[in-house]
Amino acid sequence: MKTEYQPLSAGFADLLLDVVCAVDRTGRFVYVSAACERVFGYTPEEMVGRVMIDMVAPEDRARTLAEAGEVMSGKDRVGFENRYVRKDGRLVHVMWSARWSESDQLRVAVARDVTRRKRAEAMQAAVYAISEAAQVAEDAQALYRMIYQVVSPLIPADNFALALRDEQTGALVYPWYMEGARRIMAPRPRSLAQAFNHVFTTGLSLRLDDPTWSAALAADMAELPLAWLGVPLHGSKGSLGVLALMRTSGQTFDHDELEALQFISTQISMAIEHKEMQVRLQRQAQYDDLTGLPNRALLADRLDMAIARAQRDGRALALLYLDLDKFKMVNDLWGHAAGDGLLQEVARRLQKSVRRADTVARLSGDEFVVLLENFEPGNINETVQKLAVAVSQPVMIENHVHPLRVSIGVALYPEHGLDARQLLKHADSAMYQCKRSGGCAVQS
Ligand SMILES: Nc1nc2c(ncn2[C@@H]2O[C@H](COP(=O)(O)OP(=O)(O)OP(=O)(O)O)[C@@H](O)[C@H]2O)c(=O)[nH]1
Repeated sequence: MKTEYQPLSAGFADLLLDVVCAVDRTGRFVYVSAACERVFGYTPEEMVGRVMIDMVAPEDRARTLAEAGEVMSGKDRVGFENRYVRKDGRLVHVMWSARWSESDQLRVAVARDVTRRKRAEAMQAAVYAISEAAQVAEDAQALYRMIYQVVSPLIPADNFALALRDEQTGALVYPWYMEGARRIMAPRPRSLAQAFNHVFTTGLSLRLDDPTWSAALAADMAELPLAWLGVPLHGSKGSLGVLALMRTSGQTFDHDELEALQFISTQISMAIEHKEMQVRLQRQAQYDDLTGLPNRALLADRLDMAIARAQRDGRALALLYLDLDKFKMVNDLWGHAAGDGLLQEVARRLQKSVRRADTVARLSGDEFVVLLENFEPGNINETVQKLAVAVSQPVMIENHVHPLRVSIGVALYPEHGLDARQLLKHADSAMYQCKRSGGCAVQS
C-alpha cells in the first residue's frame, strides 16, 4: 500500500544527529540537513552551493574523490572515513554512507561525526607508542623526539617544548623543543618562562588565552604566540617538569585538546622517569660516584677497545697504574671527608694532564689508572714524570699544606702484554715495586 506520508519532507532529516546531504555531478552541495552546523560548523545556507572537496582536509582529498567516483559508478558505500576542515579550522572525522541516485542525478549521503571515537583510538595508540618509546629510546634526547612525534599529530601545534626540573638547581631547564617558522622558544621571553614556571609550581594545566598573560607576552615579543597550552608532568617524587604546545596561527586550543594532553602526560611522565632512572643506573654502573671518573668496568671496556685499535693500526699504548702514598694518613689525620676531597683533587689533576681522548679511571680507594692511546713509547719517562709532578703538588687541607706523593707503574702494549688482564697485572706489579723501593716515579 502506498502511503502519502513523506518523512523527510516532514522535517525528519533536520532532527537526525547525523548529517544528510546531497551533492550534484559537479561536486557541489545541493542539500544539507541542519546537523551540518554541529558537525562542520557551517549552517546549511553556508554549505549549499559550496564545492564538497574544498571542505575536505587536503591530505584526504585524493582518496575522497576516488570514493566519490565509486559511488557515482552506482556502488552503495558504507563506512568510508575522511576528515573535513570545520569552519573554526579544526578537523572533524566523518564516516559516510552514500549512494548514487540516478533519477535525481545526485550523490545522497549520511555523514556521522566519529571524531570522539577517532580521538579515543588515537589516544590509546599514543599511550602505547610512548610506553614503547621509553623502552627503545637510546637516550633521553631520543625519547624526547619520540614523544614529540607521538604528540604532534594528536594535537597539532607549531611549537613544542619540554621543560624539566634540573636535579642540581631544582629550576626548570629546556632540554628539548621544536620550533615553527615563528620562533618562540629560542628567544624565550620572560613572560613565556613565567607561564612554564606557573604550571611547574602550581602543578596545574594552563591555557594561555587569559588576556592578562597575553598582554604580558605582547609586551615582551613582537610576534605573539596566540595560544599556549601547558600541562604539568608529575613524577613519583614530585613535579618533573612541563610539556607545552604553542600555536602562532591564531587558532586556540580547545578543552578536548587540553584533556588529551593531560591524559597522555601521565604516560609521558612515566616514560621520562623511566629513562632518567635508566641513565642514572647506567652511569652508576660505569662511573665512580666520588670523582665522576670511569670505574673499573668502563675502563675494562675502553681498554679492550683501545687494544683492538692499537693492534689494527700497529700502534703502541700505555697503561699507568697510580697509587697514592700514605693516603690513609689523610683520612686518619683530617677525616674521611678531607680524604674524599683529596681524591677528587687528584682526579682533576690527572684529567688536566692528559688529552681528552685518553682515559683516567678510578679503580678503588686511592688507585687510579691512566690509559694513553696512540702513544710513542720513547716518551714514557717524560709522560710519567709529568703526571707524577702534576699529582704530587701539595694540597691544602684545613689551612695546612699536606704533601702528596704517588707511585706509578707502567705497562706498554704490546711490550708488556697483549690483553687487558696482562697489561693491568704488569702495571700493578710495577707500581708495587716502585712503592716498595720507596717511591720511584717510573718503573716499567
Ligand atoms: N676518604 C676516602 N678514603 C678511601 C676511599 N676509598 C678507600 N679509602 C681509604 O684509602 C686507603 C687506601 O689504603 P692504602 O692504599 O693501603 O693506604 P696508603 O696509606 O695509601 O698506603 P700505601 O699505598 O702503602 O702508601 C684506606 O685507608 C681506605 O680506607 C674513599 O672513597 N674515600
